[in-house]
Amino acid sequence: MITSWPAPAKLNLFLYITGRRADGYHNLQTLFQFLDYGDQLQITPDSSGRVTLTTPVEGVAHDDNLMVRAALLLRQAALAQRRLPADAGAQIAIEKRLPMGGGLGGGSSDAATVLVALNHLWGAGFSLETLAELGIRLGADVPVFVRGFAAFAQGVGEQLQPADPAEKWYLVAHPGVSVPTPLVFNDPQLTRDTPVRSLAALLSTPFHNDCEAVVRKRFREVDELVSWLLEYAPSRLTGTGACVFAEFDTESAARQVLELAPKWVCGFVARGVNVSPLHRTLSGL
Ligand SMILES: C[C@](O)(CO)[C@H](O)COP(=O)(O)OP(=O)(O)OC[C@H]1O[C@@H](n2ccc(N)nc2=O)[C@H](O)[C@@H]1O
Ligand SMILES: Nc1ncnc2c1ncn2[C@@H]1O[C@H](COP(=O)(O)OP(=O)(O)OP(=O)(O)O)[C@@H](O)[C@H]1O
Repeated sequence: MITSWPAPAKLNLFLYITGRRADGYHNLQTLFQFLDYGDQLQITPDSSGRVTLTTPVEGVAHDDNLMVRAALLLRQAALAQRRLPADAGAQIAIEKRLPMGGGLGGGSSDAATVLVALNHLWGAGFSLETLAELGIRLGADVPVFVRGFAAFAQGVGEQLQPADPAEKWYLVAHPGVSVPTPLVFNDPQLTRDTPVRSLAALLSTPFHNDCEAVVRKRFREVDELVSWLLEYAPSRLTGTGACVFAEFDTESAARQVLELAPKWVCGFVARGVNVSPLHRTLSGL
């Protein structure tokens, strides 16, 4: 039985904010692609009737952890439909590689991996569509990780349309500061009136992230990192930051620039992939 499951990172190859809803959330048009790099989860089903995270994630209480919340949500939905015995439980351990609050979707990806893996291990039999509907309750980015295909997303990220962007190599760099997502979405200077465009129109326009200007203005470290990377390659913010990515045609070109990175920059090189490593694992079972 496979017990090790990938929870890949995502990049927002472009991100436009097209409006603000009555509930305060923002409507987006964004292009998601996965990276062949991320966290790794060990998931062992058992008959304890409990869900336990055996490797604490620093700064996140056990019961608040999105992995625990995802497992309990799935358990509750499956018990309600008599798809699981009452004593179904699981132990989860994580090897955390993705920086928290980095714009790489780590917490959402961890949650999605728990939903997909436990659905399989428990034999609950929910479709990916149903798991994505459960996942949106945990975070706007969970559905794209559950569905597992690179996607053009609209709404708050839940309306997904498969997409096939070029699978480039990326240098992903963290400037050592964390950028709280609500701070960006509450910034009065945030561009939130970009016109809604078709995917074809967006693909034929240079990619851009509407959050980048306010994040660069508020966080000097992000500003310096983008300026530095732009000397070598097209570079942008992912999500609401703090991570920035630069795109290359080859792995070696990306690695050469990483070697030149200033000491305060933490980075890695990874390939963009249009099928999630999680779903590759699942289809190989
Ligand atoms: C911007 C993206 O990174 C794009 O991938 C994500 O949609 C953000 O997803 P996330 O970090 O999981 O954020 P959430 O935990 O869902 O939301 C955090 C806060 O950001 C704001 N928020 C988030 C998403 C969105 N479409 N509009 C918003 O205004 C809301 O104030 C919300 O309370
Ligand atoms: N398993 C988890 N891993 C990381 N963060 C978690 C987890 N569970 C809960 N969280 C909480 O979620 C917050 C956001 O973490 P995450 O790494 O998903 O941010 P992000 O990469 O900025 O996501 P996004 O790109 O969706 O904005 C963390 O600061 C943390 O408090």
